[in-house]
Amino acid sequence: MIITLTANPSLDRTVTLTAPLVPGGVHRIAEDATQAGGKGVNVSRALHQAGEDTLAVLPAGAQDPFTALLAGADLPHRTVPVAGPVRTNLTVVSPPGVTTKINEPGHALTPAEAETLATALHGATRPGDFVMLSGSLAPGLPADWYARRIQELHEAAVPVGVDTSDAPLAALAAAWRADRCAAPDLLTPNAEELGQLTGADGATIEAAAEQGELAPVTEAARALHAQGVGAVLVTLGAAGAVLATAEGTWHCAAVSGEVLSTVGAGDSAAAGYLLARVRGREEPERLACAVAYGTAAVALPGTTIPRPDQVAVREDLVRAL
Ligand SMILES: O=P(O)(O)OC[C@@]1(O)O[C@H](CO)[C@@H](O)[C@@H]1O
Repeated sequence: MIITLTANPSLDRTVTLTAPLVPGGVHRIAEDATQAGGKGVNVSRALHQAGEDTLAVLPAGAQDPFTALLAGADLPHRTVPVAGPVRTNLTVVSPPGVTTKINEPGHALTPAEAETLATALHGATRPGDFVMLSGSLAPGLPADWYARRIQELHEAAVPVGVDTSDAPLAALAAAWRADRCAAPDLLTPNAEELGQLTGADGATIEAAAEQGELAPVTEAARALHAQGVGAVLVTLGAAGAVLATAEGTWHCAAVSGEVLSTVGAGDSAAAGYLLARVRGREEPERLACAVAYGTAAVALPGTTIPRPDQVAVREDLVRAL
């Protein structure tokens, strides 16, 4: 089973404006939708929709509107009761389809709530499971909270993937480089996060990849793999993704199409990778499945996560680097 941990879940509210967004202007809303989100929730949703065993673990109060929304979403989950409300993250869709994302920091967890969350995660995990730690950390959790989870989960022989950014990502890298935890078995950075991890300039890496110049991203991904990260899946938006593992390094191009919302595309790509992994597929197929899920996600509105029938896996677009 794949267990996801969303340390800082969110009500994802998507508002579509009647006219383009202008800073300082007054805007009218044409459409308004709210989904239960957060990166781990999104990953679990994709896996569950594909018929795989998954459990989303997250902090949320029993009376929280988030919990009611999640309960109606047909997604196996375990909530750890917390006193504070789940945050609301806003996506503003401005004609002709430009999305602006505004994320709240989230409500702080108390030390006791943080402890209960960690215990719930470990209690839900069995040998043979894979744990995906996804998204930002709620305030109150120390920046090295993910590093501590990896350490404990590895002691229980459970492999761990991580998708995060900024301070928790930096703290994780500092911890594995100082041998305070093992490196994760899977990392799924975008170009900016790859830059945060390697000291390279993420914008330069992304711009080069868009021009078909993959050497900078390949070099950075291989450097992380050389530091012990089992698989490094770098998502590059329209330029597809690069995967570096012990078996080799590959690029998979993305089929271009209509972009409705990029929200959840990275989570869908991570889910695509995990889906192919749990089904025993080889690394190049996992990469193709990741890109296919990411591509399908951007064609869907808001935080909508693709169903398998909306995903077209193109192994012919994978090439070894
Ligand atoms: O603030 P974080 O935890 O980094 O990201 C949260 C978030 O932007 O990630 C998902 C999309 O990837 C959304 O469901 C959610 O709003």
